[in-house]
Amino acid sequence: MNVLELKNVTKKFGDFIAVDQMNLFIKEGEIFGFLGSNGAGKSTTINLISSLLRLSAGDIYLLGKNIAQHRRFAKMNIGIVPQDIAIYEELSAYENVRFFAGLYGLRGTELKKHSEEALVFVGLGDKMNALPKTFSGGMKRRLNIACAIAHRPKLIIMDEPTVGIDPQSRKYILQSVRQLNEMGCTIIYTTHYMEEVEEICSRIAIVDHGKIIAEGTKEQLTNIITDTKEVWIEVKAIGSFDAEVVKQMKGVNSVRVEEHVVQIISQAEVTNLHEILHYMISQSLEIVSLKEQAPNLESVFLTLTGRNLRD
Ligand SMILES: Nc1ncnc2c1ncn2[C@@H]1O[C@H](COP(=O)(O)OP(=O)(O)OP(=O)(O)O)[C@@H](O)[C@H]1O
Repeated sequence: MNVLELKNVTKKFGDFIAVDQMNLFIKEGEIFGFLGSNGAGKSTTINLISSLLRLSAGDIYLLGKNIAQHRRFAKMNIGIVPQDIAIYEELSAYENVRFFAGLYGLRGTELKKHSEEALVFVGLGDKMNALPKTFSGGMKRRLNIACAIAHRPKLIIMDEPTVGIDPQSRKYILQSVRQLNEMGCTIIYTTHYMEEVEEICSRIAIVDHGKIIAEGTKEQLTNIITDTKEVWIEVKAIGSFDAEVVKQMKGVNSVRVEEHVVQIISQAEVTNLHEILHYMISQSLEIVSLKEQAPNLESVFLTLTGRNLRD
């Protein structure tokens, strides 16, 4: 069954088209990755699904029901973890969860019980009465998640929940996503961290300029670029290396430099390594190591859009 379906979803801000006739379906039990660089249209799409923004055109169906006509149903069955932490610093952790769960429609003993359980789930069971202003960034993020899941929604949408937090909290959050999924929740996980998508998502959509430019499992997406090869050359110092020179060489699709590593994606059938190394040596670069890298989602994104995910 499709938990969510987007049909020709479009959002314009004035003349600017932020989401452009997007079609998408998400099946029950999926952890669906929504991958795109800054400004791709991820948050706008989420705000449309959560009815925070009004559609310019198209329809959104949650569990088969059009959300424009079933607002209360949609509210009770979707939990949103927003990109910017939305909690009240002056209310205790428990009061925060209770407040949001109440907005989502929970009442009475269920409200109390589920709010407490959500806090235990995110590892804040011993901080129920503490004020979030005493929390670390990672703890606030976890509280943010508790606020979105206490009403036990069928669909949980997380908008870049790991931005700017410590590695330990990040690990905890990714683990919670998996656990929520095992408990029966369908999850949409938006991020511009390719590693996270590769780690937890069963299916992925790559979004660019408000459109889905590719969609599938990680394997299906990397298969798009079987006609390319990727070489990583580590140098001692990048010195006078000019990526533009290498970009002009035969068969080269893209060149990216990150600290001491030059990453080159080329057409698989073209032999150009000799020419590339010759240029590097002519620039007196000391080559430390060289390896061929299997294509990953980052290379797919780079090949399809001509840009890095985090540019
Ligand atoms: N209220 C608005 N008015 C005008 N333009 C907007 C508005 N909200 C978003 N945009 C524009 O729409 C585009 C998509 O933005 P959106 O926030 O959806 O991107 P995103 O993929 O979530 O990126 P990020 O990772 O930076 O959050 C951007 O160019 C943004 O500037």
